[in-house]
Amino acid sequence: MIYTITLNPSIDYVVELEELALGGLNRMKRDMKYPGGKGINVSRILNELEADNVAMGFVGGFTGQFIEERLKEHRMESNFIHIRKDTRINIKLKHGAETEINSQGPVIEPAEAEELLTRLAASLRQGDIVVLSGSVPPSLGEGYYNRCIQICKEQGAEFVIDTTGAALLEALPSRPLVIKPNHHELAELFQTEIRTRDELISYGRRLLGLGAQHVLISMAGEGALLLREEQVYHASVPPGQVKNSVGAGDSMIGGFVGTYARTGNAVEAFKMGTACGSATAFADDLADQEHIQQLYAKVQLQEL
Ligand SMILES: Nc1ncnc2c1ncn2[C@@H]1O[C@H](COP(=O)(O)OP(=O)(O)OP(=O)(O)O)[C@@H](O)[C@H]1O
Ligand SMILES: O=P(O)(O)OC[C@@]1(O)O[C@H](CO)[C@@H](O)[C@@H]1O
Repeated sequence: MIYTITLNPSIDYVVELEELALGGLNRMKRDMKYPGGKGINVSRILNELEADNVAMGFVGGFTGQFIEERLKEHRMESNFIHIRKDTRINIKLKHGAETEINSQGPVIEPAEAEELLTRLAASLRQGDIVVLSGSVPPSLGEGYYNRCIQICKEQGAEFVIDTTGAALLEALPSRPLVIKPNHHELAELFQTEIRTRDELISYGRRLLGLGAQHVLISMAGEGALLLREEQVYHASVPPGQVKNSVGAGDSMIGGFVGTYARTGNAVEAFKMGTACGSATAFADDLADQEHIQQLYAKVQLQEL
């Protein structure tokens, strides 16, 4: 089974404006609400790929209820801890450019925090995969992901972590199945500037050396790189009109994990991850099965 953990889910409130007048009254051209948060997005893609999964994390209040209802409508399995405070609302403003305004998220009480760890430990079996994705609400403290990873190790489960900075570096010795920094995050991680593909590969290799089993480096419209052991692959993205890049990275992780869990083939998983990322970038909401399959046939892989 695949479990996704979203410590800080959100309603993504997508607002489209013709133009943004700061300090003035703006009227929306269109607005949409989606269940969001990185792990939930991964689960939604897994669902499109018909990969069994359970979405876990914290939800609360009317906003949390909205998320649970939407997931039920998509016939998705979830096992959320219900918290006293309201799940956050994140604003995704589209006015030519995409501007994101994310909330810090609600306070999670200590008993609620412990309950998730207990449920995770009780659910996991040898060979399961746990995807840890997104920001950690400040009240949980910095070590919370480490406690989740510890539980995965104790139960013999693989884990994937999609986070940045120190939290990512700390997780590497525990051998994550895959990590997916984008090219900017990779440069930040090593506090450097990366100018060429060779430099990307060289810094990506360092992450393998530090413990990651697979490293995906996503490069938006430039496609992505997969590094594992001695091999490096590039995937080119098919042409299309970009509508929404929010969740493209999560879609890539969903595609990779869902396919890897089914086939054990990292190269095929990489191809599917790239197709899912691009299919989301070319859609208003996250990708759907039909578009993922269409793009999968068009992704070109090259061993470097
Ligand atoms: N403009 C684009 N055109 C085609 N494919 C795209 C585009 N943007 C993203 N993708 C696809 O999605 C994958 C992940 O995108 P990206 O590198 O933007 O990840 P990310 O920064 O983690 O995304 P985000 O944080 O916006 O979800 C890319 O490798 C590519 O396959
Ligand atoms: O604030 P975080 O947890 O870092 O990111 C949350 C978020 O921006 O990530 C998803 C897209 O990747 C959105 O659904 C959601 O709003």
